[in-house]
Amino acid sequence: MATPSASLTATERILAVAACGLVAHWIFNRREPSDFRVLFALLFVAPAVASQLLFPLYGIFSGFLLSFFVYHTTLLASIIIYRLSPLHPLARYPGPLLAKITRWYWTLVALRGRQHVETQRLFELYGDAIRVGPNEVWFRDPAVLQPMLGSQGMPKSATWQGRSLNAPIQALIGIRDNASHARRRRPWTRAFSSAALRNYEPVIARRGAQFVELLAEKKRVDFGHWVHLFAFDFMSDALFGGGSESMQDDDADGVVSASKEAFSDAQLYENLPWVGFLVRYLPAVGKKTKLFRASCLRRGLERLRKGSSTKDLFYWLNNEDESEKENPPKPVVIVETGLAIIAGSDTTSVTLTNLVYCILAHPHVYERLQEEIDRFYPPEQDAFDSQYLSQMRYLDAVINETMRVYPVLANGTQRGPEPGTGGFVAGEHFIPEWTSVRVPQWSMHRDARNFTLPLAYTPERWLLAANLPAPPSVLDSVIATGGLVHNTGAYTPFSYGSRNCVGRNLALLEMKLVVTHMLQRVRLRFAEGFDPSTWEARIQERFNLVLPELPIVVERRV
Ligand code: HEM
Repeated sequence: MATPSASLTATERILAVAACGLVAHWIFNRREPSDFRVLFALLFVAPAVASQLLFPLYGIFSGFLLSFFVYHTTLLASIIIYRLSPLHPLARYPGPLLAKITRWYWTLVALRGRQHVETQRLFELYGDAIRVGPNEVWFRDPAVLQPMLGSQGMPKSATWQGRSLNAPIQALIGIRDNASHARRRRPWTRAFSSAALRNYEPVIARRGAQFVELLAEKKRVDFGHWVHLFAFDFMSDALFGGGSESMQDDDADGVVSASKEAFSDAQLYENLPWVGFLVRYLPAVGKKTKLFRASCLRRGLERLRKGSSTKDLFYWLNNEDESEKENPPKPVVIVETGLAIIAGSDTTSVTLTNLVYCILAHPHVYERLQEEIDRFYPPEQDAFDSQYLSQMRYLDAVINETMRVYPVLANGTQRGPEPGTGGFVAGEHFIPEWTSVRVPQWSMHRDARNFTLPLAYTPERWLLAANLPAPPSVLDSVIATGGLVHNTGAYTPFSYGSRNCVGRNLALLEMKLVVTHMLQRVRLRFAEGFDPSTWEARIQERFNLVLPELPIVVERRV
C-alpha cells in the first residue's frame, strides 16, 4: 500500500521541508539552544531526515542537497525577517542592522577587544539603550541598576553556561538561581568580613614587600607583568596558604598567563555559547582554560590533604569554621578556588597598573599622593600597618578615580530573566526570556550627565564631592559656572546589588597597602621611549581590561 507521502507533488514535498525549517526557527526562538548536540540535531539531523521526502523524486544525492538548501534557506530567511520585524520583542531598541540579525557581529567586536569603545560609540549614536545582538540589549542609564541588578533584579543570563564551557558546577559568579547564589555566597561574605580581613594583612605585607624589592632590584620593568605575578602569588597565599612562587620564577609553569588567556577565551564562549559547549569536548582547544583549572584542582587537593593553621580563604569556602550545617561538596570548593584566583588577581593588578599609569601621566597627582603618603608613612613607619589608611583621603580619591576612568570589568556582567518566567519588567522596559542585558560601567562613568569633565583624570572630584578641602584642578573653572556633577549612583566598578563584588574590601585593602608601601620605598617614572598618549587606545576589553606594556624605571627612595 502506498504511504500518504507517496502521492505528494514536488512542490508539496519542498514546502514540507521548508515547514521543517520554520519549526526549527520556532524552536530556536523559544529556546535559544546552545548545547552543541541540540544544534547538531536541528541543523544537520532534521534536514537529513526531511530529505527522505525528496529521495523518490530527486534521488539520494540531489534529494539530500536540495533538502539542506531548502531547510537552511527557510530557516535563515525566517530568522532574519523575524529579527528585523516589528514583531520581535526587542524591536523598539535601536542598534546596527547586522547586530540585530546575528550574534557574530558583536562577537567580532568582542574578539577585537573593542566592546567598550564600540558601546560608547553606539550609545552616542542611538541613545541610552542599544541592541547589540539579536537578543541582547545594553543600557547606559543608572536608573536601571536597581530594578535590573538590585535584590529583586535579574539573575545571570544563560550565556554564563557558555563562558564556563558548560561546566556541570558553576562558580559563584555564574550561578543563575537567586536562592542557590545567596546560599553559596555566605562563606565568601564571612571570608571578607572586617574581622577576617585582618588575617590577610600579614600576607599582603609579605608579598607586597617582595614585590617592591623585586621592582627596586630590576630597575626597569613592565609594571603590569610583575604586578600581576604579585597579585597571583598573594591570592594563592590568601586562598591556599601558599603554592605559587611566580614572582620568583617568572611564571615558569605558565599558569598565571594561562589564567589571563583563559579569561579572554571565555569572551568567545560567552558570545557564542555553543563554541564553549564544543570546546569542552575537544582536547586540543581551550588548553589554557584547562591548564588553569588543572592547577586549581592540584592546589585545592593539596590544601585539603595538608590542612592549614591559618584562616585562609579556603578555610571559609570549605566550611572549616563549621558555620553551615552541611559541608559543601569538594568539587564545589575546587570550582570556587578558580574564581577566587582569577577574580582576585587580574582585577587588582589591572587597577594597580592603571593607577601607576595615571599618576605618572599626571605628575601633580603623583606629587600630591606622595606628599600624603610621606605625611602618614614616613620611612621609619611600617607602611603595611593599616592604621592610617582611613585618613588618607587623597589615596582613596586616586583609587576611585582610576576605577572610574578605567573600570576593570568595563562592560559589567550579563543578566537575564529567570528561566520559565517569560520575561522581566523593569520600569518601561520589558526584557523577554532568553535575552541578556548589561549596564556597562565604562560608558556610565564617562557620561557627562554623571561626572563633570568625565574624560579628565581628576582625583580632586572625590574630595570636592565629599566637601573636603581639594587642591586646585581643571574642575574649578567648570564648577564655578555650573556646579559639580558627581553621580555616585552611576559609579559601579564593583558592580551593583546582591551579586556585586564580594571581594571589594580585600581588593581595596590590598591596593592601598601596596601603593603606600611602594611609593614610600621607590620612585617611579616612565621608561624612555614610552608614549603615554597611546595608552588608552591600546587598551583592550576581554571581560577584564587587557593593558599594553607599561615600561617603567624604578629608583630606591629609602
Ligand atoms: C579592583 C579589584 C576588583 C574589582 C574592580 C572587582 C570587580 C568585580 C565585578 C565588577 C564583579 C562582577 C559582579 C557582577 O557580576 O555583577 C565581581 C565579582 C566578584 N569578585 Fe571582584 N573585583 C575586584 C577584586 C576582587 C577580589 C580581590 C576578590 C577576591 C577573591 C574578588 C572576588 C569576586 C567574586 C567571588 C565575585 C563574584 C560575586 C558574586 O557573583 O556573588 N574580586 N568583582
